[in-house]
Order: sequence, then C-alpha cells, then structure tokens
Amino acid sequence: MLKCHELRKKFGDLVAVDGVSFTIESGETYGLLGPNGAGKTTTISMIAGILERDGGDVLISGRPHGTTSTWGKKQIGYVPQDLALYPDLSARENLRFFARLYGLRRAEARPRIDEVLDVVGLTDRANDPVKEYSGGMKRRLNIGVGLLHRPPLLILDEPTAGVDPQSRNAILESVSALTGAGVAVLYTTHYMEEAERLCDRIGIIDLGRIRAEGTRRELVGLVGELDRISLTADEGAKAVPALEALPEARKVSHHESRLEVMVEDARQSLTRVLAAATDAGAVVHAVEVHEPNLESVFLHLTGKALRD
Ligand SMILES: Nc1ncnc2c1ncn2[C@@H]1O[C@H](COP(=O)(O)OP(=O)(O)OP(=O)(O)O)[C@@H](O)[C@H]1O
Repeated sequence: MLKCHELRKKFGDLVAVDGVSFTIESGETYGLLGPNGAGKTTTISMIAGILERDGGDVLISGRPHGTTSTWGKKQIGYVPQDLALYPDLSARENLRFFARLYGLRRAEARPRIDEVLDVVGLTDRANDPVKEYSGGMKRRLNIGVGLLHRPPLLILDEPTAGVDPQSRNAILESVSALTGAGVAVLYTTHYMEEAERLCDRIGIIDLGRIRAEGTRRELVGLVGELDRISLTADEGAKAVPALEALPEARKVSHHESRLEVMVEDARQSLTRVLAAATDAGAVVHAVEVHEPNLESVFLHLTGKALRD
C-alpha cells in the first residue's frame, strides 16, 4: 500500500531525516516510535505530501506521490498534531465544512459524517460546540476529519499525546477498527505501550534514521532478552528437573516459594510449564508472566530512554 524509500530532509545544516525506508500493507498498523525530535513528523509530512523532500521516493499502491500529486492526497488521511477546528461550530458542522472542502457531495457527506462520528465515538456530542470539548475529543474530531474521504492510508501524528485516558482508549479502538476494515495506518508515538498494543510492526527511529524494525517480538529478540514465567508454588524443588527438561526452558531457578523459568515466548510455553510443574508435584498458587518491553530495546539501540 505504502512504500517509502530512502527519504531525506535537511533543515539548514540539520539532517532531520537521514534515509528512512519502510512499507505498510493494507490492514496493517505501522508505528514510528522515537523520542522528541527524532524525525517522525518530518518523515510523515513528506509521506503526506505536505513537505518537499530532499531525496527518496514515496509510492502509494505503486504510484509515485509527492507534494503535487492530487491523486496521492486523496489516498491519504493525514491527521497532524494540531488541526484548525472551528470552536463555535459543532463536530457535525466542522465535519460538514471539511467534507465540502474535500469535494464530497451533500448527499454523500451526510451519511459519511454519521459514520465518521461513530468511528471516533463522538455521536453523542455531535451537536455540541467544539469549544466545549476536551483536548481528547478535539483530537478524535481531527481523526474524523482525516477519515471523511475514506482514505485507504491514515497517517496519525502522535494522536494520543496529552489526551485523557478515555479519549486515548477511544482513539486506539478506532484505529483497530479501521485496520480491521483494511485501512493501512501509519502511527507516530513516543508512548511505547501504545506502539506495543496497537502496531503490527514498529520502526524505532532516532536522529533521523530507523535503527531497527519488526514486530514487538522481533525487536525484543534483537537485544536477546527472554520472557520470564514466575510461579509461586509449594514443593517447587520437585519441579526443577522437569522444568529443566523442557526444550523451551533456557534457565530455571528456584528460591523459597518462587520458581522462575526463562523462555523465548511465555504465551506459547505457559501451559506446558504449568503442566510440567504440577505433574512433578509442585502446588502452584500464582503465575506471573514478564515480557521485556520496547523500552529496553530502545535503550539498547540508542543508549537513551524514550522519554527523557
Ligand atoms: N521547519 C523546521 N525548521 C528547522 N528545523 C526543523 C523543522 N522541523 C523540524 N525541525 C527539526 O528536525 C528534527 C526532527 O523534528 P521532527 O519534528 O520531525 O521530530 P519528531 O520526532 O516528530 O519530534 P516530536 O515528537 O517532538 O514531534 C528536530 O531536530 C527539529 O528541531
């Protein structure tokens, strides 16, 4: 659906984007995860065709796209961090305005506006003036504007930065529903948990370059960290040999009532680990799974924390 290759952008002497390449398929959510100033907004502005690039290519469904490509812009719903909404108008009236701007016919716009309000969860408040909205609700309306023309590619620039938890959840759910319906989503964030929850693949970006890319599991695999299954159990010592015999167990430790098994994929191994422990005579009271997160990957790759 989207392919970008070796994107580059300089501002004066500052290299903001230094050869960024990735692809996104229909129905896939790709997350660009990186700290402030990493080059996320610059990258997506070039993809959206609102910023001239110094180098590289953007292909949408195989067709080249740039700042002058009107066809390409129709394929994209770009939701910047701030979009000018009319505070005295309601959500519905704002959407009507943008629908006209996008050239939607009145008969086409009316049902589409209802659909969009539903997707972003604002149907109940559709007729209230936007000045009475929370920051999160305004952000959801921004996303609604980006969806009006049914773009197959949606680009969201930190849509949850600074929004309340309820709106944040609503935004994440809308994105999941959209990808379920086949929309390709490019999502930038510096919230690691969000990238982990939402994105099929993640590109870790720092200083204008993608440092690593993959699924959460692939990224975590890069730094060689393992998942840990912790069992609280009586008679745990009895289970140690059985657990050590499991092919997936990389390391087993036992201390007082705590049994710990290091594995590559805790979700896959959990039932076998539990069965092996109980069959060997351990009485398990509690189970905890710890999966290493992207924060550790980021730290490993860049030597710094995602949020300073
Ligand atoms: N118009 C501009 N003129 C000069 N420098 C710019 C301009 N836009 C961005 N930059 C610089 O380019 C670098 C990348 O910025 P960019 O906004 O793409 O980062 P980001 O990852 O989106 O950060 P944030 O999370 O803060 O939005 C930063 O050093 C920024 O200061």
